[in-house]
Amino acid sequence: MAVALSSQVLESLLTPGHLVLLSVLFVVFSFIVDISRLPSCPDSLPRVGFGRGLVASVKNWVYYVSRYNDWIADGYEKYNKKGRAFVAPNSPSRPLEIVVPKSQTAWMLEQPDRVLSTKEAHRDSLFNDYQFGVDDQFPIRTIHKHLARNIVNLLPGIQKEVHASIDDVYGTDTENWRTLNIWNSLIGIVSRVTNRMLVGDPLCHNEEFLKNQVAFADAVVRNGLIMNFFPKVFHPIVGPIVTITNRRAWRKTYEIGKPVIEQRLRDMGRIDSGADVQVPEDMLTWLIRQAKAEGAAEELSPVMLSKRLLPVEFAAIHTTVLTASNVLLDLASSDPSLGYIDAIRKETSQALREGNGHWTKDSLANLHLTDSAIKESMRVSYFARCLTHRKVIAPEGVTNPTEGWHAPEGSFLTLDLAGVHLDPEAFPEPEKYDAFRFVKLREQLDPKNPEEAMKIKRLGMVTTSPEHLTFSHGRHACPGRFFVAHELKMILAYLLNNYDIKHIEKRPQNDWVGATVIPPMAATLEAKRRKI
Ligand code: HEM
Repeated sequence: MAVALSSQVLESLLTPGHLVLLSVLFVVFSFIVDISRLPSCPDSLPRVGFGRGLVASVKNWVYYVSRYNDWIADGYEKYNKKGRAFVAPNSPSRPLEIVVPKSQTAWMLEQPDRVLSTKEAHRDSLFNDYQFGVDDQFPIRTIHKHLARNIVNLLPGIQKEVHASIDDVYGTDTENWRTLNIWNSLIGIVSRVTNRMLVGDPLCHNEEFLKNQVAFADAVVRNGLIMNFFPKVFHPIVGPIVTITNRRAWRKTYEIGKPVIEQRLRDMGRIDSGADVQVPEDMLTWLIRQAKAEGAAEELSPVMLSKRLLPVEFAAIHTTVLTASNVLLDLASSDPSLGYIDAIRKETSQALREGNGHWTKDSLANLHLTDSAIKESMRVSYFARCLTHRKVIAPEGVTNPTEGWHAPEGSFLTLDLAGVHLDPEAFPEPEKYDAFRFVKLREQLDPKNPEEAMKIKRLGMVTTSPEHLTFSHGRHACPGRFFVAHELKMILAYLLNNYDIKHIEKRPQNDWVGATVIPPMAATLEAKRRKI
């Protein structure tokens, strides 16, 4: 009787309506638990968005998706410009962020890693543990140590890959205009050129390998966004499910790359035994070399080596494609009478002629107009409002000496890149794409004066500063930026010298979901091979 009664009660409770209500309550409860565990932000700091309190917080979460960019711009004007930090809203399970003003950039970036951590900031925001399946510090160390010093060796291979991939993607028809999707065409070029540096020839020509490396990077962006909207208690369930796509893409790259990795391990083993064997200078070789130097035997399996490539594929491909597509859109939509494209053509073709068709480190470094056109695009067509994030990991937190505020363990600090880049006090007419802005500044300085010579150096696209933050700044600034500068200049040189590009009347704009950019993926370009 009692059993029958309780099953009746249970049946009346477990209606679909009740189940939905219970699920909603559980999600709300999980968010409340997350929020109660988040570090508190200093009360002395002003806030943007709807402010403090429960109602304001709920409104902040609701409007975070559409208003984040405006809130940060507002905070920059009201507080950062006066040397004050402010607190910015975030999605519900993520800590609020303290946006540090430009005047305190050096203080923030000079904090030791045991106080403000880059690694933990990336790990939290990208959900590394689910997405990559391995710690990203070993390959990051490899890039820091080997990439810049090997750039000269890499140049001929990169040049070859840039030319061949553009020929393949843009075609060689000199009679007809061709409409190209900018995003897809650049994915084809950049993934191939980047993988020349990462795994060399022939893997960088394997379309299936490249397709899956790109699919992996796509999955990291997409799944990072999805996981942001789930309370932490769901992560151990949602994480492994959504990242099935990451593992599927990695497995395919592994199956294709395995014979090449095994051969490289054998070749480098023979070199250790004194044999005269040549191996290419690429990331795969550097990873093996570093593992041997550190006595890290666990790093030397084909599985581990192929996984170690993933964080770098992710760091390199989309960032470069976003930057290159912005440069092309900015140039193609600029008033043709300004002559930007012709000036870049002239500068690059002359440099190539002088180098008998080959790029060198010096000839690329001397492309001031091209450098300025790329840097100006990075300034004005930013693809993330904030790119430098640090997590407080010191148990005692960190205290800002200028303003006196204290950020407890677990807090996040960031810099408003777009605020600084679009500040009219630093850049007159800041919203305007003035391709040769940095060349004009260069011309006002005297290279023989040591102080002005330093200022000239700071005008280059790879020299980071509190005013040029697209590669971040300080000791964790992007170690791939020297490679990118060479790659982008070669792409621009080859593209503009070999193709006519039709003027774009109205530049398509980026959209935003919270702090994440949604680039104009459908934007197209009309190009035709020039008769030379
Ligand atoms: C235009 C293209 C690129 C942009 C805008 C860019 C930007 C950035 C930014 C903003 C950071 C974060 C630094 C910080 O937290 O302070 C970063 C880190 C990093 N980037 Fe890039 N990146 C680009 C291309 C590349 C390429 C091609 C590679 C590899 C060859 C690369 C490798 C890395 C690595 C390994 C890190 C981690 C550095 C560390 O934690 O110490 N990036 N990048």
